[in-house]
Amino acid sequence: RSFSSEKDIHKDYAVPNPTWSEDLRLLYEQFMKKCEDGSWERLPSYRQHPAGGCSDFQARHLDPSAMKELTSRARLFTRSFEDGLGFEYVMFCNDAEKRVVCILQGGPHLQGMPGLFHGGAILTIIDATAGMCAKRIGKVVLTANLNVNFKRPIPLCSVVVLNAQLEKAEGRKFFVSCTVHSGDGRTLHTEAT
Ligand SMILES: CCCCCCCCCCCCCCCCCC(=O)SCCNC(=O)CCNC(=O)[C@H](O)C(C)(C)COP(=O)(O)OP(=O)(O)OC[C@H]1O[C@@H](n2cnc3c(N)ncnc32)[C@H](O)[C@@H]1OP(=O)(O)O
Repeated sequence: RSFSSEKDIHKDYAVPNPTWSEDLRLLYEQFMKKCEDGSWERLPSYRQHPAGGCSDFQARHLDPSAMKELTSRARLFTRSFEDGLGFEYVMFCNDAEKRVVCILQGGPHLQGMPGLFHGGAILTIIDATAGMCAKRIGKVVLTANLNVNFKRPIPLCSVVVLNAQLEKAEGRKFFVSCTVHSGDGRTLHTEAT
């Protein structure tokens, strides 16, 4: 299968696929129910996001001649794995509460210590979720600072729930907290700001 076909680029990946576990499906259905009254919204997710909305930003930071070539080959890091091997996730936002929730199943190619989720992979999905929470308000956002406490290891291929909450906005700075709990909510694995 061609990994970078046109079809893949325009496909919304934030929907169930056959690699999803029962636990991830159940959480997905729970959040889709919450979307029915409009308080929550499922956020679609693509391998290649359109540059629109951040072209000024790109022009300031990137060499224009390199940009065109790069843009066609670029993939969103969290969507650059084959189905089931990397990050299987969906984000939901509640703009009134300034929250973003991410339900995630971390695949076997995210291993760090044997049988466990890689710390850098955990940070990646925290950054993406907290970043999305800020982006709901700030449009173009960059992470300036990321603090993390790894409290309990995350078993590889298990399902976790990330909760990002905007704590305060100060001018152009956004302060976001983020927790990672096990799918059943019993274990706090990671907390970050
Ligand atoms: C995106 C557009 C939409 C298009 C669609 C795309 C869709 C994409 C898919 C969804 C993605 C979702 C989001 C992903 C999020 C990932 C974000 C990253 O990893 S990004 C990759 C990783 N990140 C990067 O590569 C970012 C690299 N860093 C930078 O570019 C710059 O350092 C900066 C922009 C962060 C700040 O620069 P500058 O504006 O010149 O800063 P100043 O000196 O003027 O200070 C301003 C204020 O900030 C304070 N402050 C500053 N630093 C820190 C700090 N570390 N700690 C604490 N505070 C800090 C400072 O004290 C001051 O406060 P005050 O006095 O006003 O109170």
